[in-house]
Amino acid sequence: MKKFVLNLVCDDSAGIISSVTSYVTTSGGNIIESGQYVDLDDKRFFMRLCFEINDSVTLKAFQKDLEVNISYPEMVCNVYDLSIKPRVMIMVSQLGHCLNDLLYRYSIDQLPMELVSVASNHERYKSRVEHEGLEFHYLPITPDTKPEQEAELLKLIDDENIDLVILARYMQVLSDNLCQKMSGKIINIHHSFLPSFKGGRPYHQARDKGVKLIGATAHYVTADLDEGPIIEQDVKRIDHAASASDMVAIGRDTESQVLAKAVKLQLERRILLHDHRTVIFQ
Ligand SMILES: Nc1nc2c(c(=O)[nH]1)N[C@@H](CN(C=O)c1ccc(C(=O)N[C@@H](CCC(=O)O)C(=O)O)cc1)CN2
Repeated sequence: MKKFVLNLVCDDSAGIISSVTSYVTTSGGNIIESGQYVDLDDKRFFMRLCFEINDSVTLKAFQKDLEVNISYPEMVCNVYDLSIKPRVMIMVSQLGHCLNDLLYRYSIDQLPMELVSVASNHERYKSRVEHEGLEFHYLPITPDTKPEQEAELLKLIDDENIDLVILARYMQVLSDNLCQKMSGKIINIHHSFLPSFKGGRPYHQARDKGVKLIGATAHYVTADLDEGPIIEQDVKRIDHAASASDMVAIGRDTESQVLAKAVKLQLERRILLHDHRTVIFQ
């Protein structure tokens, strides 16, 4: 047996849950987890079903049959085979705590993904990454070479058939072109409790404002810096004595944990998009 996940979004109406679950059951599926939500403001319906199904059923065949049998107004429906692990590229700049955390979680099979490579605009983590038996791509960048660097990055993403890019403190703003090409496929960790303190040096901004809570936010990357749909957040309490450097130290674990949680939710197909927001079935 293998596990499929069906994610469905459509205009709400009565009977969707019973007809979709009946369809899955009559197709040989055994539903092992289900989540539903209706947004009462815009009457949009959200559903995630995880079900076991016989190995003989191919994802392609199931999707094809579903398209014929399940149709609702303004419907977006995706089915995933959880035995097919998404191919992942991690990107990093100078700070390696999130990269290190992801490499460890991957090494103990906590993240159901195929980690293909790590790319960076610095060589600092080359030996660390290659020691893990992974490809390391050094992609130096300056304001003048950004288009060429991004073209090389996109070629790597295509050549390696990357399904998900994780920005694990990669400190370069990605172009609109790259963000559009990889829409919904790039997750970033921002070292603040968004929407506060967007952009560079958020801990210095927090220090200047004298806030008592600092945090981290994992979000999908869009062309608008630090504006993408939020996936996961967490905060830590600080006091007047905390310097920006203290906050950097306090924030490391929060950033790593928030990013790992967001990546796991993505890999388990627990995130559905609702315009610029997310619906998450945990
Ligand atoms: N299109 C997007 N690209 C990136 C996003 C995003 O939300 N949309 N998030 C960033 C990460 N990030 C904050 O989380 C961030 C990264 C970089 C900067 C920045 O101002 N970078 C400067 C260069 C800095 C340097 O060279 O050290 C720049 O790119 O000009 C702000 C926020 C990742 N990319």
